[in-house]
Parts: sequence; structure tokens; C-alpha cells
Amino acid sequence: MNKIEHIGIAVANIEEANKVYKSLLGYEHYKTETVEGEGVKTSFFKCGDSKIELLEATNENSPIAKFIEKKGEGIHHIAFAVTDIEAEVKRLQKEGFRVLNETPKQGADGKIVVFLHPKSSHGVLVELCQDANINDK
Ligand SMILES: CC[C@@H](C(=O)O)C(=O)SCCNC(=O)CCNC(=O)[C@H](O)C(C)(C)COP(=O)(O)OP(=O)(O)OC[C@H]1O[C@@H](n2cnc3c(N)ncnc32)[C@H](O)[C@@H]1OP(=O)(O)O
Ligand SMILES: [Co+2]
Repeated sequence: MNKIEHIGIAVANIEEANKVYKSLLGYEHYKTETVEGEGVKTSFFKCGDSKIELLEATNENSPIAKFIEKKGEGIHHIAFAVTDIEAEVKRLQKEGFRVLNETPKQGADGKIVVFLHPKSSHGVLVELCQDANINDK
């Protein structure tokens, strides 16, 4: 794992959360992006070499809608940057982690992503991220 790529925060209203995180960080978000496959609208703030990803549900079956219903708003996942996502998946499976999608799927902000079940990492949903263009080779 190279670094924390982003921290995902589940929010009920992304416009309201944008205002709060702009006040907190002292600057504007740099993009919004909807990823329909995940049922989320995202907003990204840079934070040093890492990012904050705000996530609002786009439908009632979204993992974000379910999370907020059960636990309320708050930290939803930690995403780690990796160079070779398929090798990391194999390594983590050997280590006993429960991989939720063996085949990387389209994420936001130019990434492909894999998730690990929170029950295999002490209650924390883990996301692995690789730059999508690396796969174009
Ligand atoms: C924008 C794209 C991408 C990016 O590029 O950054 C994203 O970040 S997308 C983010 C949204 N997508 C995902 O979260 C995909 C991965 N998540 C899942 O597959 C599911 O949400 C899940 C983790 C498998 C849970 O789904 P499910 O089992 O259907 O939900 P339950 O509500 O029944 O939960 C079971 C169990 O797990 C606990 N839980 C659920 N989510 C989390 C979480 N984020 N962090 C910690 N714990 C979580 C939940 O509380 C239940 O626990 P118990 O009640 O103790 O059984
Ligand atoms: Co994420």
C-alpha cells in the first residue's frame, strides 16, 4: 500500500457537506462526480497528498443510504493507493481478507477500485485504488 488515497465520508446532503468541509479546510472542493454503478454522488477535496471524498446516496439501495440508515453520517471507508491492484487482491486473499469484488470496478476520479469487507478489518471498510490508465497498457 502506497499511501492513504482518500477517506470516504457518508453524508446525507452533499451541498450542505460541501459548505461545511469548505469552512473546515479553508478551500473549495475540486470536483464532483456521480458513479451510478455504486449509487453515489461524490465531491473531492485535496488534503496534502491525500483527499477527502464526500459521498451522498443517489438511490435507496446505495451502500451509502444503508450505512446512514444504520450508523448515521460519518467515516464510511479508508482508501489506499496501490500500484498493482490484482497482485494486492491475491496477497490480501492469502492473508485471509474477504475481498468483496475480485475484479476491479470503475471508481471516481480516474481510479479502479476493490473493496474489502469491514468484518475482516476490525470494522473498517477498506478500498484499494489504482490509477485506471495503468490498466490501458
Ligand atoms: C465512488 C466510487 C468509489 C471511489 O472511487 O472512491 C467509492 O468510494 S464507492 C463507496 C460506496 N461503495 C461501497 O461501499 C462498495 C462496498 N460496500 C459493500 O459492498 C457493502 O456496503 C458492504 C460493506 C458489503 C455492506 O453491505 P451489506 O452487507 O448489504 O450491508 P449491511 O448494512 O447489512 O452491513 C453488514 C454489516 O457490515 C457493517 N457495515 C456496512 N458498511 C460498513 C462500513 N462502511 N463500515 C463499517 N461497517 C459497515 C454493517 O453495520 C453490518 O454490521 P452488523 O450490523 O454488525 O452485522
Ligand atoms: Co472511495
